[in-house]
Amino acid sequence: MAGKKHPQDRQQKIQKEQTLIKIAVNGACGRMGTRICALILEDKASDLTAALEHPGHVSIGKDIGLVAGFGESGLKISTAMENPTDVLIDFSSPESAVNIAECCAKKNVALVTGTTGLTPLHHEKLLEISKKIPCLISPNMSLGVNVMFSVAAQMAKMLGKDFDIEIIETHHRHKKDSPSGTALRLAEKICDATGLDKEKNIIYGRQGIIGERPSNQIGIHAVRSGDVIGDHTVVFGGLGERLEITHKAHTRDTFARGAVYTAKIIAKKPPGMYTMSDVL
Ligand SMILES: NC(=O)c1ccc[n+]([C@@H]2O[C@H](COP(=O)([O-])OP(=O)(O)OC[C@H]3O[C@@H](n4cnc5c(N)ncnc54)[C@H](O)[C@@H]3O)[C@@H](O)[C@H]2O)c1
Ligand SMILES: O=C(O)C1=N[C@H](C(=O)O)CCC1
Repeated sequence: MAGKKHPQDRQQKIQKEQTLIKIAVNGACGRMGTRICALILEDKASDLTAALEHPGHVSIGKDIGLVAGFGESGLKISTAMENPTDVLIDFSSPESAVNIAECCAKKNVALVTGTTGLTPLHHEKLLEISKKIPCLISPNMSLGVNVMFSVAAQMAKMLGKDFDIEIIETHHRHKKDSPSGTALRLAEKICDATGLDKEKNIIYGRQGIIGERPSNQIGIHAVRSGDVIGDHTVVFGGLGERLEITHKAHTRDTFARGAVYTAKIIAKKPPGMYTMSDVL
């Protein structure tokens, strides 16, 4: 009986391993990275193949499951992708995002990056890399914000020139880039919908005797405060009325779940540049 059972078990194991999506994480010990690693370790449909950090990180060599609060996982935090991998999720820094993308292209691993603060040059490099592997870049992996991108653009178009558009974002004190990638994307979406110029019509804060507000302007304002996970408001100010649309993230797991969901889809796509609207 045992002899008969074992090959069947092995077969089931092989089948399971073949269907599991193999996911690596770059920036594994960060606020986002730890939650993404924990979600993958909990997930029966995916396998965590690498937990990557920069060479100087204090946790190199430690068990990622223990660092991420999941419990022992048997996978050590490292600096290089060594196990076979289908897709890598990156939440690190702009320079690291481009470096790991180059590494993904060499190893034919799909890429999902949520890293913000990317410059036009970083975007150019990632676009070039997307000719070799599927790449998804998104400043916000939550469903709510991705709906907000479309709704805010539609509102701007419908309300027209008589409404002043201001974007206010609030994030935790540790955030390094400003304004948030999401606020920038909201402004870009509104520009695309209204014909405003992304270079000329977006301003960042105000100070001094700057004169009256012109109508063809989008103001972006960054607030840094305590442990706020991520709030975005677009204010449409008219005469005698004001319309506001707000998104508030209650937990980083919203972004982490979005990233894992997205990775599973992107892993199976042909090379190219993708956005959240391609997968939601
Ligand atoms: N797209 C989204 O939904 C979303 C959500 C939250 C945060 N973010 C963005 O994700 C990024 C990370 O945010 P966070 O709050 O987790 O930051 P964090 O500082 O807590 O984590 C970043 C991690 O990346 C690691 N890192 C830095 N350089 C590295 C390298 N060369 N190789 C490997 N790892 C490296 C750091 O050691 C750190 O552990 C930021 O750009 C942030 O704006 C995006
Ligand atoms: O915590 C952060 O950093 C976040 N950054 C994203 C951005 O820059 O848009 C949004 C989610 C939280």
